[in-house]
Amino acid sequence: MYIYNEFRGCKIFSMEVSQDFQSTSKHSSGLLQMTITELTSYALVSFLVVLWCYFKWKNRDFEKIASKLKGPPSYPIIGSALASIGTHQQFSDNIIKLFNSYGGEPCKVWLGPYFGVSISKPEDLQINLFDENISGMRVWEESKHDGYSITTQNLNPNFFQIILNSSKALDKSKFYNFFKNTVGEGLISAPVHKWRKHRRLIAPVFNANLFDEFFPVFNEKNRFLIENLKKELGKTQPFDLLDYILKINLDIICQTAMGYNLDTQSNKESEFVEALIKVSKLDSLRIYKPWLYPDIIFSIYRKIMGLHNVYKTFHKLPNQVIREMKEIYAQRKMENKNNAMDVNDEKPLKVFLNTLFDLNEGGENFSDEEIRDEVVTMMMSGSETSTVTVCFCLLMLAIHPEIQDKVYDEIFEVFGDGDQTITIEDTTKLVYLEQCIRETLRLYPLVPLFIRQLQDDVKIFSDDLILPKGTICIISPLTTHHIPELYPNPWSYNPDNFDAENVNKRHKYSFIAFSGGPRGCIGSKYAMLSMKVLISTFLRNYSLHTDMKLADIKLKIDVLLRSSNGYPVTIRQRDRRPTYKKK
Ligand code: HEM
Repeated sequence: MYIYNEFRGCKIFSMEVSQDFQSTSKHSSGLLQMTITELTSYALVSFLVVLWCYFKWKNRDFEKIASKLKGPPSYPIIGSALASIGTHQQFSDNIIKLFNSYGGEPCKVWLGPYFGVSISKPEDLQINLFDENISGMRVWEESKHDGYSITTQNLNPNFFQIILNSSKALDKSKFYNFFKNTVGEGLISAPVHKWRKHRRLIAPVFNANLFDEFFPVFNEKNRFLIENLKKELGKTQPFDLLDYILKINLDIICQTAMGYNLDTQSNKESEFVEALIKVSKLDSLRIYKPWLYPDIIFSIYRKIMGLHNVYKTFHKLPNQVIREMKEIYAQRKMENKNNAMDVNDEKPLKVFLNTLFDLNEGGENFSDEEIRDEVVTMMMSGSETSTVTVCFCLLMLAIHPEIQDKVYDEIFEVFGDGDQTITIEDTTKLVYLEQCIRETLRLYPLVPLFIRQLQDDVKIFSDDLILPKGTICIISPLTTHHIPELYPNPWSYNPDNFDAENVNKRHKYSFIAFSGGPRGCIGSKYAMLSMKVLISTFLRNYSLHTDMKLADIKLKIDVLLRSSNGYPVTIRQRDRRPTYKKK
């Protein structure tokens, strides 16, 4: 009877109880207890088995692909999360090792219960035979890098518009919800339907021809920086560049995004800057502490750490500036209507916030919250990114004095020994400096990983794989930029990697520091201009020195890639002679 009823727990239970009641009650209660314990265990095990079967069934398409791919070990529910155990530094080392150990081949990574594939090869990131890159591709093919050439003959162009420029891979995935406390649903984290509308409306603002207007701001803030740096002259003890560069970049982005003079360079205490640094740290912390993923736990953590109101504090200034600027905007509109002929009126700086007001005037319905999200997104995306890139670049020039000399000679060619301010035309002449910035971003891509979730099946070139709808594609510039077939000696600093000849030999998506395709960085041109102004102004005034070697730099990953040991340099007054005149 017991054997027959093996799967009928309830029946067994009643049989046992009735039989044992006829013997001793003590024995019967012991058996009853044991049976309840057993039953609970059976129920639990059955539940887990059902859950496991459901999980396997639901992920059957992913499992099929996973079986064909290499990747780190993974376990039910937690996936490959063991890689994130340890200190922040160990986590960063593991991630860097992980993505570089598969030589750029697609590899599987289970992000908890979610299936992810890392995509690093340029041809998996973008092949579109109909766009302007076809000529670039041919040059690249003809160059036939050893073991790294492809043929176009068997590519179906409709299939292979892949990952970064695929209309089926625009979704940023649930992992970007972590940033919603800070940037809400601004461009960087917006769901696809909202992103499409906002990106179309905002994109024209980032036309490089309009940036001319920002140069007075760039120049004025850089003048402050040069003044502030004077206190480091003559010191033999290195100082960290980060604090100086973060302040100038925050001042520039606040002025050009909101028309607000934050003026942190004058050492003014700012509740907003303090809050910005805290929210940036909090958002980063969440990335490598998986137990903070659930909102409720994150909220409790903030309460315990006394940071419950930090997001509110952070939004206070943008909310207030938006309110004030809205009034000024409306007032100016009224005045312009009344004095349409008054041509002597000083034209206000066309800041990003005013452009959003203009769009609303034209009938677009950005709510106050949406305006705030977009403005804060620009400030967050535009300050730390440029800051850390500039710090890395200046450090590279300090570590490589011969490259610094070459950059300075180019600057001298453009400006001589004068003090004139820099114009947008001048920046186009700083070709070698641009190579140095790009090489810095290649070696240390600021955004080391980003994510796209597939809205449909997408076929990639590698192994002829079809990635199923829902796959989380982890795109890692850190891996792509260190594929030796693309960049020989990938961990050394060589700005010649970005001379015209070498660039033409490579696939366009061999360099993805700014991502690419429709959801690529909207601020890349703005960033390049502001970084060129900052670095050239710095070098016109000071030379950079350090004892640090390239191999000393330890990398740390949170949302961004940083140097764990900072950016320590000393500076000396530049004598404003090109190096060839000194020899
Ligand atoms: C060195 C400087 C910069 C680097 C390396 C950089 C890199 C990137 C990358 C890799 C992405 C894609 C991120 C993802 O898909 O998760 C991105 C997106 C974005 N960046 Fe940048 N960025 C820089 C500067 C800027 C600046 C100065 C601004 C604004 C003024 C800006 C605004 C944005 C925005 C709004 C997005 C989201 C675009 C969208 O989804 O449509 N970035 N950036």
